[in-house]
Amino acid sequence: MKIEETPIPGLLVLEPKRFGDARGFFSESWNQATLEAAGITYDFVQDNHSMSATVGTLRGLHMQTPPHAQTKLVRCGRGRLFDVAVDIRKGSPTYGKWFGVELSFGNGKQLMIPTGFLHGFITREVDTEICYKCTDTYAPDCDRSVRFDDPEIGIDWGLETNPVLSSKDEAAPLLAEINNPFTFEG
Ligand SMILES: Cc1cn([C@H]2C[C@H](O)[C@@H](COP(=O)(O)OP(=O)(O)O[C@H]3O[C@H](C)C(=O)[C@H](O)[C@H]3O)O2)c(=O)[nH]c1=O
Repeated sequence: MKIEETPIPGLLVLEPKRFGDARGFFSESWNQATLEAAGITYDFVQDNHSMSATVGTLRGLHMQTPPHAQTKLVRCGRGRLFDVAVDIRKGSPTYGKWFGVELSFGNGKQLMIPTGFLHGFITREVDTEICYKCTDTYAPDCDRSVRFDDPEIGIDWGLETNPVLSSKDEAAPLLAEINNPFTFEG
């Protein structure tokens, strides 16, 4: 397992080992003991899996508020996507800073996104599938969205055309307009 820091402390890029042979490969996409040995201790309670048929499908920016805030371990099971996390912990030295990484079936990379971050992605191939583990269950009353193109955040999605969005994401507010419950705890 390779573990890479990012410019935002706590946000990590993981790359599990792949054992290749004539059939293809085998990989432990998640092993709690492996992560705990690296000091990464999260208890995941829900696995999510979504498929986006069209290139340029953008899902986000989303998070759940306490008491159901979620840490997410995100990977791409099929295709290719650009995964983005935004630090929205008030008082954080990297508040408002975003980080993106290409996750794909080919590179096997994963993004570990702690609570206090917005999450979103845009697909770069047709029929792209994202699989991610969460440390809390779905809580619609705690589900929040922020506009993907919020100028205060300034994410470069590499857009060549208008993205495919859900009506919820079309109507999402700006970060400054939401009641943000997250504060930086060092
Ligand atoms: C998130 C979620 C959704 N749903 C239901 C609710 C809706 O009827 C349907 C689609 O939900 P939504 O449009 O919110 O799905 P996405 O736009 O992919 O949202 C997700 O995308 C971003 C990138 C995330 O990180 C979040 O996990 C999540 O917000 O699935 C559930 O039943 N359980 C769930 O955990």
